[in-house]
Amino acid sequence: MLHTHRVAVLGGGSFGTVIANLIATNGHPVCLWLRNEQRVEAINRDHENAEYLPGYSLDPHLCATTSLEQAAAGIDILFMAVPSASFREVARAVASLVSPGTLLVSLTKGVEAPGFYLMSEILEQELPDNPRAVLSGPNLAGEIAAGNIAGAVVASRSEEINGTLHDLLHGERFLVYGSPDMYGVELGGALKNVYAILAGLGAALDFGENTTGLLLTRALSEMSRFAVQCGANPMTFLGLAGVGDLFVTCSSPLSRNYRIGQAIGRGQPLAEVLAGMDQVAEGINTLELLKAQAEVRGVHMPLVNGLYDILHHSRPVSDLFNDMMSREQAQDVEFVAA
Ligand SMILES: NC(=O)C1=CN([C@@H]2O[C@H](COP(=O)(O)OP(=O)(O)OC[C@H]3O[C@@H](n4cnc5c(N)ncnc54)[C@H](OP(=O)(O)O)[C@@H]3O)[C@@H](O)[C@H]2O)C=CC1
Ligand SMILES: O=C(CO)COP(=O)(O)O
Repeated sequence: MLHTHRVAVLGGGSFGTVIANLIATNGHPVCLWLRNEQRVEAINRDHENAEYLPGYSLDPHLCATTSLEQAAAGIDILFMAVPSASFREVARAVASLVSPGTLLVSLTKGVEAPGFYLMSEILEQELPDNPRAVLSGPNLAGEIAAGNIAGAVVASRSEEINGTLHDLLHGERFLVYGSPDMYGVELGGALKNVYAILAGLGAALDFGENTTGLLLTRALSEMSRFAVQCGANPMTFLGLAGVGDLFVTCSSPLSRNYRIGQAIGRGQPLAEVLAGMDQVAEGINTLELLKAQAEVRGVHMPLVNGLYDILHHSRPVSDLFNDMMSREQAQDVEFVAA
C-alpha cells in the first residue's frame, strides 16, 4: 500500500517543476513554491508551467503557492530547487516553518561562494536538526518532461532515507538508485557543469570525436581527483552523478552550460552570452570557485585553469592542452590508483 507523503518543492523553475510533478504523479500531494503570483495562478488554473516547461501537463495532485508558510505546512519532505546563489536565503526563510523531522533534499547543482559550501552543507548550517539528502544524475528537465526514461541517484547517510526517496520518486520512467556518498554525489552534479561549458566550446570548434573523448575522460579524472581530495569516494564518479551526468551535459544542447560553451566557441563574448540567459547555468560561477579552491587544496586541474583563461583572459583554445600532462597526471585513471 502506498505510504502518502506531504511534499513541498521550493523553486518553480524547470527542474523543481518536473520533480514536483513526478512525485505528484506517484500519488503524493505536492506544493510547489514560486515567487511569481501570476505564474502561481496560471499553474493552478491551467496545470502547466508555461514559462519553464510549455506543453507539459501537471498532475492535479500538484498545487502552486507564493506562500512559504502554506508550502511548508504539515509536510514531511521538502525539496530545494532554487539556484545556488539563492539557496541559503531560501533555506533560512523556511527554517522556522518546518518541523525537525522534515527530510530536506537538495536538487541544486552548485556551490556557494564564500566557503565553497555545497547545498547539503548549507542545509546543515541553517537547519541543523533536520535529516538531509541530495538527488543528482543525468536529468535534463526537458527530457524528463517529454517522458523519456531517466535515472537519478539519491544520496544520504541513511539507507532508510534513500529508501523513502526511492519509493517517493521511482516510477516506470524515472529510476532511482541510492548512494551513501552524499558529498561525492553532490560534488559530481556541481562540477560537471564546468566541463559542459568546455564540451560546448569544443563542439562549436569542431574538435572531433577523439579530442572530445580525451576531454571527457580527463574531465572525469580531474573532477574525481578534486573530489577525492575533498573526501568523496572515487567510485561515486563511475555512477550516475559522475559519468552519467558528465556524459549528458557534455553532449546535449539542452544543457544550459553546454550552450554557453557553444556560444563562446562561436565567438560571442561571455558577458553577452550571460546577459541573454533566462535560466540558471551554474557552471560559470562554479568554475571560478573551483579554480580558487583547487589552488587552496593544491589539486592540479589543467582543464579548469585552461577554461578559466579562455573565458576570462582571452587565451586561445589551443592553449587548453598545454598543461594537461604535467606532473603525476601523466598516469591514466590516477584518481583511483593506489
Ligand atoms: N533544469 C535541469 O535540467 C536541471 C537543473 N538542476 C539544478 O536545479 C537548480 C535549479 O535549476 P532550474 O530549475 O533548472 O532553474 P531555472 O532557471 O529553470 O529556474 C530557477 C527557479 O528558481 C527560482 N528562484 C531563483 N531565485 C529565487 C529566490 N531567491 N527565491 C525564490 N525563487 C527563486 C526562479 O524563480 P523566477 O522564475 O521567479 O525567476 C525559478 O523558478 C540548479 O542548481 C540546476 O543546476 C539539476 C538537474 C537538472
Ligand atoms: O544538470 C543538468 C542535467 O543533469 C542540467 O544541466 P544544465 O544546468 O547545464 O542545463
